[in-house]
Amino acid sequence: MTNHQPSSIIHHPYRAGWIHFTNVAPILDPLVLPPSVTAITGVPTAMNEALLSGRVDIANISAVEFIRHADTLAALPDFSVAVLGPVYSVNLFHTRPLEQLRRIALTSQSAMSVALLEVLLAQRGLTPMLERAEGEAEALLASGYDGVLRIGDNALREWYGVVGPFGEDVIVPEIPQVGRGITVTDLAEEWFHLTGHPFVFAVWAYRKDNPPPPELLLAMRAARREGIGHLAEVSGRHAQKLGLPEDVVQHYLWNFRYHLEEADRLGLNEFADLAVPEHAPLTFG
Ligand SMILES: C=C(O[C@@H]1C=C(C(=O)O)C=C[C@H]1O)C(=O)O
Repeated sequence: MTNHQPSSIIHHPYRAGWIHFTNVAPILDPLVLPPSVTAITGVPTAMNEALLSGRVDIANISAVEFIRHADTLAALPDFSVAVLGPVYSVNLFHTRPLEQLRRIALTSQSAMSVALLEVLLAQRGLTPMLERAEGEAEALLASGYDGVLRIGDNALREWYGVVGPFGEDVIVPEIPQVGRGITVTDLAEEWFHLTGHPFVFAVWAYRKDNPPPPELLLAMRAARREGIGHLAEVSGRHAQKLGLPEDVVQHYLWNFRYHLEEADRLGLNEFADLAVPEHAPLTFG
């Protein structure tokens, strides 16, 4: 009697790499991964590298890395971390006017904000020294830098530490940008003043030959509906973690554009042409 075993097909899980900053909480907190998908988390530069080296199959990466690798990467057509105007968490902290800055400390966690800063400085014809250095903005400013670029949750906290505290009535229409001798320049707001368009910080990118399973997309869309529909709860949870007032975190979160709409793509393409002039056409699919 022959004993033919059915050949077992091994399905490798589809691997996601999430940058799990507070700004993606409305999508990632409620996300229930389908059984075919696994996920790791890390800072932007780590997740950029994980996607490019093939350690993960999809990641919400810095948009500039997507632009630089537009020949091999595609992005989900309806997911973004974007803003029209200020973002509050991509900040240049400085102690002199922008035109007089000599040494700016850059965080190694971020590819996107460094590229944006370079574009904004070039537009003004400014050429300060840019150096990698980690640490809190105020400590770096005290140690000889006159500008410090910070992103993400730390930047949000430090921004509030410099300009806060203020109440809900101050959040709109006008937020102070100076406190304790430090000016905070919001790079997304600078982009808005330059172009009048949204700025896209992150897209969900994957290698063109390895698109995500449809069930992941459906789960992400369901999660986003859930998260945006319960923004007060998401904000409350993260306000506690961050040690910030709930109204500040809620304002921070509702301000994001998560759907990569036409206006966002316009801003993304405009940035692509400025930051990576020889880039391949951007693919969304
Ligand atoms: C606006 C932000 O967005 C993030 C900033 C990124 C970057 O600087 O490379 C990458 C992903 C985004 O989610 C932020 O974290 O402050």
